[in-house]
Amino acid sequence: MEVENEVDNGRASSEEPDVEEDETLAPDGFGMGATNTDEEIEVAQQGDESDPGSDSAVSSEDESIAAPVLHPDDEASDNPLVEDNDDYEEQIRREAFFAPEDDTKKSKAKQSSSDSFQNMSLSRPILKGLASVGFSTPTPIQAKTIPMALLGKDVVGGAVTGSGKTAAFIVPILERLLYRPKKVPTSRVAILMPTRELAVQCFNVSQKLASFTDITFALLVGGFSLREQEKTLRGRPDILIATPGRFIDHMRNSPSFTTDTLEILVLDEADRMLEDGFADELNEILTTIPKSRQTMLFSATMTSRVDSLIRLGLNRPVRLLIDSTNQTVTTLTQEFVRLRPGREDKRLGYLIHLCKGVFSTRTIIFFRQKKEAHRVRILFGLCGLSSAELHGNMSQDQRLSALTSFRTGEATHLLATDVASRGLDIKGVETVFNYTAPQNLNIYLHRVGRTARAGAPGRSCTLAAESDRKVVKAAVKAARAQGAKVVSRNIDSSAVDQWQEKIDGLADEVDAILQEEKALKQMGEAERDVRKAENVMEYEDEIKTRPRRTWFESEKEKKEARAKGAVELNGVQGGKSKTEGKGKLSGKERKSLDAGRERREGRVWKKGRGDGLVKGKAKEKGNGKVKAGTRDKGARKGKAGKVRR
Ligand SMILES: Nc1ncnc2c1ncn2[C@@H]1O[C@H](COP(=O)(O)OP(=O)(O)OP(=O)(O)O)[C@@H](O)[C@H]1O
Repeated sequence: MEVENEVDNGRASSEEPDVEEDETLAPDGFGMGATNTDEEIEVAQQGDESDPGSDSAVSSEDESIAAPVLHPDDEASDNPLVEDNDDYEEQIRREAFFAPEDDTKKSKAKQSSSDSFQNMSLSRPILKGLASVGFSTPTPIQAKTIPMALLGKDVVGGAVTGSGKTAAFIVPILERLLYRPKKVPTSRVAILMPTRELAVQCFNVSQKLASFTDITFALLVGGFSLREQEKTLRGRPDILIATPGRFIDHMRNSPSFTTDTLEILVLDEADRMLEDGFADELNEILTTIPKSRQTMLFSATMTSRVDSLIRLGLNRPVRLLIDSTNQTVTTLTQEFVRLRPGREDKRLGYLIHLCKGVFSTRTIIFFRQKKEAHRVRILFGLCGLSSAELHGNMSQDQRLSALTSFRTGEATHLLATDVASRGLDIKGVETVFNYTAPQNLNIYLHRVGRTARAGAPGRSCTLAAESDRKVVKAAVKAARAQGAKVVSRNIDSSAVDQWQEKIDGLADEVDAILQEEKALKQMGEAERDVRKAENVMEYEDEIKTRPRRTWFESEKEKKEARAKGAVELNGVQGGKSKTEGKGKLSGKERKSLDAGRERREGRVWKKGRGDGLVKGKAKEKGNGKVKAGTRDKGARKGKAGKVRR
């Protein structure tokens, strides 16, 4: 039987709940504002029981989703006022770790004049670059960050999705590079991003902003030719924009690449980069980049938990947080569709019904599993919807062409996993649809942040069944706390049932297509193997003489590293803390990290902090002074490394 607010007069409609409807919305929002606490407790218990199973199934399927263990920030993020509730000890540590607020306020004069780019002491080529991309006024995070970054300070920056964080770090970098010593080409800046698409996007934006300068770039990401990138690196480009894996590959295997000269390190989507999956990569990179660097971290869900940041070797960073945590932009309308028990297996019916009738254009749909996204793509095709898919099972070419077809409107729907949840900036996305809720509030905020960017309106719609309860509850709570627009969508359940029937009828056809694809893939792989064997036979001698390429980690090592990283970063294993549940690095771990870093720096880098890029004061000193033979590739982690020829 359908409940009242799931039925309307045969059409889907969206409405802002008034006070009375709020009561109706409350249970749909999983107890948000509901007065019947008994019922809520019962629901909570049921949800908790069912969660772990579904989580583990998901995590084994899709590498791109977050680990099933809770991140301390997520635990905290259930409470939108988390910052206020931090324990006293953490506050003390934070005060010691970050530059005092007063220091930041001292630059008030500077900041009050930073309401325009012209007043920020930026050079003409940079102002021209900004004008050419249509940026006339700095966004709040840009107004705060640019003056601080120009002073060479370490920065921990947080502002809602789509608020212009990319330019906030690119602009001051470009400005400072204008005054670099130019006699010896030197790579001075590394910007690390968690996904290839983001790196490509950042590369494009940076190039546009730098189009009136002579600053050079390299894009170092997987899926593109290693040799081409090696060739580019030989020219020592000023700025390297990279994903961590490929960055390390070059560190180890590209003879012309040195990290010793890097003076600025940026981690975009920094909280993601601090997660377990990147722990070892980050450690390897951090131990090779000079400690005297300027480090800048950005994310819409930026953590300011000292334990997470300590490993990065920040030097009294300035904390620039524009909005309180867990906020969405004010131009976003968040809809939730409750799937009541018994209707949960009709998700596809809801999805197709809504995509056919309501969200028919420029919609990103998020799935937890790659194979789910792919299956729905086939289904969409059979139902007459043009879609593209984006997930980690695709080649880089396929991923980029999927994005292009969605950007151009050729595909009306982008079916994605969380590989697309962060940072992607696609103009005019009207709707973000959560086919299933993500694993935690942070990912939810990033997902819905793909719409309503840079002041534009947008909406999100989340199908919310019992298994989605926890995140939906946190999202609604956070939305309410900031006074965001939350809407209950009424759905014509008979139309959903009709679609579901049709979809069930298409199951065999979908399976047949999947089988066909599988057979084609196997044929392709067999052909490739034959070609490879022929090549090996033909060029055996030459291949043997090639230098041995070392891998950072094997798949097994990577898995182990993830588990280790979870403990190291989150202090959580299977939901339990290692160190008093606080996620702290032990003194021993911290010491060994520092010792490793210092050992390496002592060997390759002698410059003091003040010797970096200084605006208007070009310094040749220190450039090209790295002694030959000081690089110790492959042996850095004491790992044998996998060898590829
Ligand atoms: N000063 C500005 N004036 C006008 N538009 C801007 C300005 N700065 C950035 N934008 C635009 O805002 C959009 C969002 O910028 P950006 O991708 O840097 O956001 P973000 O804060 O990094 O988002 P996310 O957290 O999702 O990564 C982009 O389309 C960009 O072109």
